[in-house]
Amino acid sequence: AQSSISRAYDPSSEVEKRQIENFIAGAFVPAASGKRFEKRSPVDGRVIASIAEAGHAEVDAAVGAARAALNGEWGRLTTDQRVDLLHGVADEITRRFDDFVAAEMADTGQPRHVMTHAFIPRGAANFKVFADIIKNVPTEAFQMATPDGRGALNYAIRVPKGVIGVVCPWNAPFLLMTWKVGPALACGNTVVVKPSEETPNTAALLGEVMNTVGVPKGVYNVVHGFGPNSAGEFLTQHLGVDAITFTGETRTGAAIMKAASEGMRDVSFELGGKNAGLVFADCDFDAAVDGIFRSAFLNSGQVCLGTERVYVERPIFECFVSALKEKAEAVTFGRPDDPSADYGPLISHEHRQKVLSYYKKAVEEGATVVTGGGVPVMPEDLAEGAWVQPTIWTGLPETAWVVREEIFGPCCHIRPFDDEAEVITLANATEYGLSTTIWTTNLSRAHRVAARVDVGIAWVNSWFLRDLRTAFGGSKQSGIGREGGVHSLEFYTELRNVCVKL
Ligand SMILES: NC(=O)c1ccc[n+]([C@@H]2O[C@H](COP(=O)([O-])OP(=O)(O)OC[C@H]3O[C@@H](n4cnc5c(N)ncnc54)[C@H](O)[C@@H]3O)[C@@H](O)[C@H]2O)c1
Ligand SMILES: N/C(=C/C=C/C=O)C(=O)O
Repeated sequence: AQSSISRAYDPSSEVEKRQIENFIAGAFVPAASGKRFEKRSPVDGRVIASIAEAGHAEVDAAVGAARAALNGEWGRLTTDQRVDLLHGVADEITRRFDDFVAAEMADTGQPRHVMTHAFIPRGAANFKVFADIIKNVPTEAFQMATPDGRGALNYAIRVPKGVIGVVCPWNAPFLLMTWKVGPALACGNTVVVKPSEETPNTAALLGEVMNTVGVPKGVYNVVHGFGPNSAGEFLTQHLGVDAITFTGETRTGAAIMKAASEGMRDVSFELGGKNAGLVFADCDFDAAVDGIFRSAFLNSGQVCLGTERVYVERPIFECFVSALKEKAEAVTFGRPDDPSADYGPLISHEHRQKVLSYYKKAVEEGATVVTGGGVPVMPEDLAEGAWVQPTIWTGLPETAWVVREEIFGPCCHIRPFDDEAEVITLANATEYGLSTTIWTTNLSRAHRVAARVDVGIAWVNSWFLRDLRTAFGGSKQSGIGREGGVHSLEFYTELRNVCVKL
């Protein structure tokens, strides 16, 4: 039988729109103010959920519940006991995999294959990998000589940072939220999560999982709402929050950093990008076309690690543009659950307006529109969705808006280059530094170029291939800090050195 979640999002169902409440101290609670906001389906514009908008009272209660859990049962658990609970969370996410897929498809409108192959499996993985890391990573110790000859022993212990504020974006909601909550809880912290107003569902569903598994109440809390003058700002300004981890736009990061400076709270930021794809003439051509297609158009281009600037070595430029055009024009728009469809809408009409404004700007700046540039003709029942065409431009200078600004849609600009030094200069000419994808069969060149592109993550003959033990984060205006593997421990714990005179 369909679960309540998937029934709620089955377009044919008569189920009333879902009521989504805040999750505080293990209970689903509305806002005391009675304030609520609506979530519309990106696919057809239907109202599919009514969400409680947390005010100061709810944020205060959530931070208080997190503190109480730290000082209570959760804070007293051994590492092994915590690890067992987190593996239990991962197993319950896996057991309810279809519910998480249904919830995220409803929120984002993205096709089932994007959920089942790219995003939802990472939910369980993000808990498992950090549960195992915290259990197996040693800390340091030093023996030191002392004048009296008896020496001293120094050793480090890791202690949780405390209550962590987790502020999340809408593009891969469950993946990105659990990418923070997993290590935070593994390290013994408690969390208050503020999901994006566009994608509240999977964060609420994880609350059900926490209760089912028996994670102590108050360890995991969720407050819904917006940014400025709403739950996001109330959370980051709350001095009961010991550190803030944020994923979102660079300018939002700047606002949160200002809030974090009150009380000198640490921040971990994963921000915007304007990532370059570098395609050399000696690449595996078909693999490069597939790789750049995925990196430019997966999730309707709403991936921070995605490629919006493509540089192709001149000898293969024309045939590469043609091959990418062919793939972009072969997508089939439709509902997430429609097996004949493989392409979804943008997250909202507001975001579509932003993307279409860049489509218009590109033409004003003289771009050649190789394909796309507008809105696809959709059947009547989907006409109210936030659909846009995958778009490819050529012919613009590097100073053009669409070559410089993060658009966060299914679009990219392609230009030719003539040598390695030129393309590295082109790739680095941006204030961002998140990721790059390099396509070449020349091994020496692959290593040489990857080391010179100023980003946090460089993929060679691949894209979005993720080993969760590796350092993840952006350079320049794409982020502050690194998470992933042991690097997450540096943010989610404080290292305390103990020096013992022998
Ligand atoms: N570097 C990465 O790993 C990564 C991953 C995914 C997305 N992103 C970036 O996220 C952006 C898209 O996501 P988005 O549109 O949700 O970003 P956004 O910055 O608009 O919002 C992100 C979150 O911050 C909240 N928020 C907004 N203003 C706030 C404020 N003043 N105080 C506290 N919270 C506030 C929002 O409600 C939302 O929950 C893109 O720029 C993308 O590059 C980066
Ligand atoms: N932090 C990560 C980013 C994913 C971005 C997807 O849009 C990850 O893969 O861990």
